[in-house]
Amino acid sequence: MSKRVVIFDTTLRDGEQSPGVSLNLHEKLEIAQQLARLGVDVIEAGFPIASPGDFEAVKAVAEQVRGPVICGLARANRKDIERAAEALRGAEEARIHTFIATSPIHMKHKLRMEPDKVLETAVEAVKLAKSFTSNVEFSAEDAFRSDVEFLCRIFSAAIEAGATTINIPDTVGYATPQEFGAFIKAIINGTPNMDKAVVSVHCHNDLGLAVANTLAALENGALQVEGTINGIGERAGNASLEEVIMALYTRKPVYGLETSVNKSEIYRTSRLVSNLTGMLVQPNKAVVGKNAFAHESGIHQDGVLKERTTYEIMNPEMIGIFTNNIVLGKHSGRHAFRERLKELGYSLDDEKLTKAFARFKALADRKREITDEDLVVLVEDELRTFPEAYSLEYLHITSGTVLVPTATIRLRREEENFEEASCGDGPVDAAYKAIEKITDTGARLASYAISATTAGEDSQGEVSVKLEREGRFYTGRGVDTDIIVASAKAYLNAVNKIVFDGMLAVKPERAV
Ligand SMILES: CC(=O)SCCNC(=O)CCNC(=O)[C@H](O)C(C)(C)COP(=O)(O)OP(=O)(O)OC[C@H]1O[C@@H](n2cnc3c(N)ncnc32)[C@H](O)[C@@H]1OP(=O)(O)O
Ligand SMILES: CC(C)C(=O)C(=O)O
Ligand SMILES: [Mg+2]
Repeated sequence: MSKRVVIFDTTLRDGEQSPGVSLNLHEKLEIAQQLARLGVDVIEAGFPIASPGDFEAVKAVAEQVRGPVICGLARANRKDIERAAEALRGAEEARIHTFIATSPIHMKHKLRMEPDKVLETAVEAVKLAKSFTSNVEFSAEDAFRSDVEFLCRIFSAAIEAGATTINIPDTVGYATPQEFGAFIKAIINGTPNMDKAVVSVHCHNDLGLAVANTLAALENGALQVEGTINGIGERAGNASLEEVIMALYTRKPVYGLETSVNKSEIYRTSRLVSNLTGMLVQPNKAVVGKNAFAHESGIHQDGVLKERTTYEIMNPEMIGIFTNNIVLGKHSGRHAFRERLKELGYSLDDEKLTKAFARFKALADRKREITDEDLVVLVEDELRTFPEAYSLEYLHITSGTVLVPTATIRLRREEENFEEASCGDGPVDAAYKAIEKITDTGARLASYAISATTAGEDSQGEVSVKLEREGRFYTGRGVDTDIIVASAKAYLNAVNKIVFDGMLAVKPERAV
């Protein structure tokens, strides 16, 4: 019988460490609920000591998400561990993940501790964590650049102290697959009581080898994989979970391992994480990229039309990417709409369906054909229960080669309309300045990215922005066939998050 690999998702912790990403409580909960539907075994929901916001988010995930084990990260010290335990109190099953660095470079320069002190600190931390929950993970940060003999000693002591999972990270993404496989084997063989714990790996992608290293570790005895959706994370990111999961499934005879992930939720999870973090997925990304199942050249198209498996090693439907066999457009009715959504995995109640259908019709008036991707964008927007303080009522732009770009914008908040006009360096800048005049967030536009959700000249533009206000980042996303409108919606989406955070409780004074 195949062994089962534990899937440990750290999108909400290491993934959130991606520069510029900051998820609020509501967004973390939404991702965590989706990860539960995906069927990951463990959700690392955050680092509770890091901030009151992270504490509250871990607490909310622990209290509200059922199915996976909920985990919180803690340095090897009393304060971190107690804070993690407090945040995790409401979980069905809680895991405390405590860590300390073990490489000479980290121990000497960062921790300024002798190895024996590091070992003693690790043991104390595991014991303390164990007093709160039976499920304790210990990680040796920068393990790959650590001495194997020292690692075996510290792991053995951590297991003795109660650790049930031993995590071996390649924190800086330095390993190569062959080396990493041999390294894992050496540690397992050199730690006498390792059979009492699950061996886990946590690989970073600095050399683009995180998934390859993870798979090499699994071939050598590891049985827990840590990674993130879309591979987001610190620097170049973490091992991409969807790639590991699909590699194990597609090449099962090679690995002989199973996961209990519900693969049909992979694509939806990827979209949600991309939308909420504002980190776009590169088109050629394996498994979930826009081009992962697209065929451009004639010989390939011919082959796929005759037999899909000539050029596809995975079935896109299995991971929730559906090919479009019913063409939806402005003449389609509710039945076809509902049916298509069902095929895409969405079942909306009547009220949400009515709203989504109205938006679909409005879009169909502007766009000849509505693709599955358009529908996913539309429905995800509808399912999101994020309260909208401001909504866009009206946008008028004048722009051109000889005109100063000018925007007039009208926003609605609590039954009142607010209108302003502004000039700018371009139409988007003008629109943003007009929105700022009304909302007065004082935020800085930290990043702006635009992409087309689908191919074709009537494709929808998808805009992601990041606003920075008092050191916090707020992501926003907007989709529309008009890219200036999409840009305004994205900006407003981020503004609404600032309002949701309680940062802008006061309404503007001058209504029209
Ligand atoms: C590999 C990883 O991904 S590890 C996780 C990284 N994630 C993060 O750091 C995000 C959240 N971090 C934070 O919010 C902050 O860094 C905090 C709240 C954790 C700590 O903030 P501060 O107390 O201001 O400390 P700061 O971050 O500047 O320095 C880290 C301190 O922790 C110590 N430390 C680092 N790792 C550990 C550890 N595993 N166990 C014990 N102490 C540690 C450092 O030596 C340093 O101690 P010093 O102040 O005595 O020199
Ligand atoms: C906290 C640990 C597991 C980590 O993220 C790393 O070493 O990369
Ligand atoms: Mg990491």
